[in-house]
Amino acid sequence: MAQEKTVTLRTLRRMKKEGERIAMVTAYDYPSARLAEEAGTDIILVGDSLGMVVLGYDSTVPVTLEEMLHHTKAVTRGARRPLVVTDLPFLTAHLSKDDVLRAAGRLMQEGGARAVKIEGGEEVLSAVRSCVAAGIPVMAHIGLTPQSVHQLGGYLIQGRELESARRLIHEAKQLEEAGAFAVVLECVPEELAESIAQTVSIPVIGIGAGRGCDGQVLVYHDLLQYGAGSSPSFVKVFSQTGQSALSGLQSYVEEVRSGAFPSEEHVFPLKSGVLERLYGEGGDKDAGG
Ligand SMILES: Nc1nc(=O)c2c([nH]1)NC[C@@H]1CN(c3ccc(C(=O)N[C@@H](CCC(=O)O)C(=O)O)cc3)CN21
Ligand SMILES: CC(C)C(=O)C(=O)O
Ligand SMILES: [Mg+2]
Repeated sequence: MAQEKTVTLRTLRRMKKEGERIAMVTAYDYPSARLAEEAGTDIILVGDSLGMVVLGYDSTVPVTLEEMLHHTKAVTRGARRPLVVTDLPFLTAHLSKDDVLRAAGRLMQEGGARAVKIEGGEEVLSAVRSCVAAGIPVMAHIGLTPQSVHQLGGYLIQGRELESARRLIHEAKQLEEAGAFAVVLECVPEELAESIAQTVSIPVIGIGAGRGCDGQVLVYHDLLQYGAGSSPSFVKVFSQTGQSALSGLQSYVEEVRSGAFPSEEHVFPLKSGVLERLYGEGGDKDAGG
């Protein structure tokens, strides 16, 4: 059910404190944002997964700031209550402070986003601090960071070993200290995610990170099984949207071919008598009027 009040950083802080789980979903356009809002979603992420599920790239690396802006505008026109967060695209958080602020600033001023998400730990702390100091709320993202897929060697579970688990806990704490208002934990073992959620006081939003997180996020096209191809194994499919769209399209094609569509209720009749006068009255069909 949709609630009225706008979701803010304070709302999220209160939800964590009161043990109320946060529901976050990606959206990339106006209709999906409308539906996500109506379903009562707390946070909408304009994720750079856009590149893979909507634009057909084979990773999130090629996604540009202009593309993120274009889709952020569509989403913010469709959603009022949820907090809209947009991913900073590949490389952006590693540019100069000025360039980071310019990019994040455009997503907020032109796009209407109310926060940005930045992938990475230690190496993005200064970008996080710069944004926060400038009044740009930052959601952090650690664990499996898809923009580093070529560095990581695939979309692999992170934090399974002692050393990498320790590093993730440390990074979560550092990001909280740098001022991030929440952190996405992607593809890490459940016990580690739970312990991080208990360690930091900001909300931990999990994706493939188990049941101990303060909230969950999934890609829109994954949870609705809407033409995203094969989805990661942590995805639960909540509706067969692609199947339903396909059978609708098949029926349409069939009815166009058979002539069953359009039928009487889908056509506009001429005013009575006009047809007769068009070609009648002595055959002066070029007379006009
Ligand atoms: N449709 C879609 N859903 C996503 O969640 C998503 C994207 N695209 N694109 C950007 C990133 C890439 N993501 C991915 C992609 C694949 C796996 C995956 O297949 N993981 C394996 C685990 C591999 C291992 O065992 O280490 C899995 O079985 O889920 C995980 C996250 C998450 N993001
Ligand atoms: C999967 C989520 C966390 C994301 O970053 C995206 O959709 O781009
Ligand atoms: Mg992303």
